[in-house]
Amino acid sequence: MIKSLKRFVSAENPDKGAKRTKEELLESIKSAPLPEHVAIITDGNGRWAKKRGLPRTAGHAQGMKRVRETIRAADALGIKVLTFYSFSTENWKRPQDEVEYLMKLPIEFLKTDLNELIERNVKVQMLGEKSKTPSATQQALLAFEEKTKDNTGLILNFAINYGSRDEILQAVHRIIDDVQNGHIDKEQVNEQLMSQYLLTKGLPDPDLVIRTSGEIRVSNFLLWQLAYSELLFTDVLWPDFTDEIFYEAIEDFQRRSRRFGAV
Ligand SMILES: CCc1cc(N2CCCCCC2)n2ncc(-c3ccc(F)cc3)c2n1
Repeated sequence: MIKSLKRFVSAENPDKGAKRTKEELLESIKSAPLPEHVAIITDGNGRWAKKRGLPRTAGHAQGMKRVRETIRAADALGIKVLTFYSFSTENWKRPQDEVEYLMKLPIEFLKTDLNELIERNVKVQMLGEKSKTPSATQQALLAFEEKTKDNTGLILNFAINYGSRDEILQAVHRIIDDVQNGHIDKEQVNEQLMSQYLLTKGLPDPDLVIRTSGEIRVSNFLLWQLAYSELLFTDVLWPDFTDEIFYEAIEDFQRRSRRFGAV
């Protein structure tokens, strides 16, 4: 029998008993090791808007607010790396007006959030090929990187125009070049070296990958890096994702970690 993948049940689900307060959840997760790196596939924005008879862009706008709040929650917890899958290479196929709206979000975020991120000592990095984004978007992305490059706090990654298979292929091509030009020997090519050729160079692999909206797929996201990650899927749509659900996801991760290695 194929066991259906256990879905994470969020705080919203009454079957999980009395809903705990944010404080109770915080107390619970602070009593065990936190994930060092959390990666989030922020799915469900269009569906959230459709359920309310709103344009899809309203879902992205609300989703942006949840990005802001989740950054604050992760920073307050002391999580070291937080990665958002913001725009995949597949997303270019969406309607032009939606893509244009999405491409303006980093520009908006720069105006509204850069100062706070600097105050929080957050280092913002991009994963993906910035060059395909519009010039104004590129300038915003580069500004985030430049103005936070010396910060030593939370490392905040936005995966934009990112596809994992493309990332892996580009790494393989660069490794082949470096073997052919004598920069490295073929015998040196191992998992550790491969990691150094990926866009996530220097970052720890994600301990916890969260995907919202009920889709149980990783969608070409961090395929190499998530080899040993805990994958957590919740039916909650990203715009409805709350701090409480974030804490419960971390608590679920901590429960699994305690079992890891147990027979
Ligand atoms: C480029 C498309 C896009 C979409 C998007 N969404 C749409 C996807 C899900 C919901 C959140 C809002 N966000 N959210 C933050 C950023 C962002 C990216 C880079 C940066 F430096 C600062 C902010 C973002 N970028």
